[in-house]
Amino acid sequence: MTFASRIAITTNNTGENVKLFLFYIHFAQTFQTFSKIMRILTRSIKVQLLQLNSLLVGEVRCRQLANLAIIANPKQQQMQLQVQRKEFCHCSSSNMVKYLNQSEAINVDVDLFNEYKFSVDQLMELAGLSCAHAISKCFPADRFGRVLVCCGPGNNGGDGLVCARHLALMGYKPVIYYPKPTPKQLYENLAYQCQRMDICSIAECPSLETAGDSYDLIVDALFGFSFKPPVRPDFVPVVELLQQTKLPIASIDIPSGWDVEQGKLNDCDLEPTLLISLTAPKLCAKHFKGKHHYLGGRFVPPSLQQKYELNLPDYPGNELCVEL
Ligand SMILES: NC(=O)C1=CN([C@@H]2O[C@H](COP(=O)(O)OP(=O)(O)OC[C@H]3O[C@@H](n4cnc5c(N)ncnc54)[C@H](OP(=O)(O)O)[C@@H]3O)[C@@H](O)[C@H]2O)[C@@H](O)CC1
Ligand SMILES: [K+]
Repeated sequence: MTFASRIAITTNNTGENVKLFLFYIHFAQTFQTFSKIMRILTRSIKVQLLQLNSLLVGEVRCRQLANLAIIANPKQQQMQLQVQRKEFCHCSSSNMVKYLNQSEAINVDVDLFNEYKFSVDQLMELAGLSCAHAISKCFPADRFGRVLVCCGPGNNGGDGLVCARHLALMGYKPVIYYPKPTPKQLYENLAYQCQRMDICSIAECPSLETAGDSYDLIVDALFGFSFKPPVRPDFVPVVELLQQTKLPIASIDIPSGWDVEQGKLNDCDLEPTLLISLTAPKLCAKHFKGKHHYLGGRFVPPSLQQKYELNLPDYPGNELCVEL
């Protein structure tokens, strides 16, 4: 089957509904397939497509000027779409979203707790749940069912425990490695909940070989935005596992071991396949080169978003995460 198309999308203003015109020269796929592709490409904006013979007309809500052109053929289809999606996101949502430095991330956190009276449990549950959702979008349970969830001693580790519980509810078989359990009620409760759901916990960090044989995916919930390098001795084995493994890694908020602002500190530092930024991406996420970057933690009140000019992208519908 031939697949050759040329599509041009132009939107012309900031904030209003505008017309979207898609022209295609030759398109041998079905209209349904084409619509599906366009929905994937434009998932950060609201778009409805109609077919008018060889002209597609859509109504789009977009917050800023965006241009997109695609030329695809059957062999390059996947690659082209991926590239184009990133470019499109670049000129729409991720261009606008603010990347926080470490002190801004900490201040947003403090405001959520002190000004807005959220409890840690509330936000951690939503954060961990959004991570499980992002993981299920990128790594389906039927192919990535065996998940090693590595949890650190702070709130990032707490997100990991919540995420493990929700992954189990979604049909995954998570196993927790939690080398330094935090002696606080919140963490003890989270660990207990996992135990009561028959989620196994391992005491020893698996070797590279054992991990490769036993798991399909690793969730990195070791350190978040309060990490201060270098990694202390207790966590060196697990950080080395993450650096050396060939398994895909889903990092929660920050790839563990990275500087929160500078990104990778050493060439050997881990390269996650999926990064789930929580609340708003941190500066290190600008250096993320993996396949999927999601934003989760859909709990930031609009007034707080405005205070820090977060410029968060719209979450689609009732989704808990959005791809950046
Ligand atoms: N509002 C939000 O956005 C929300 C944020 N949430 C989540 O919270 C995360 C931030 O959590 P956090 O502040 O508890 O710190 P985090 O980064 O997990 O680690 C600190 C721990 O690691 C330790 N540690 C530090 N450096 C180390 C080293 N070199 N080597 C070894 N250990 C080291 C440090 O030890 P300490 O220095 O205190 O002895 C402490 O125990 C954030 O990224 C997000 O995931 C959500 O849950 C809810 C909403
Ligand atoms: K992490």
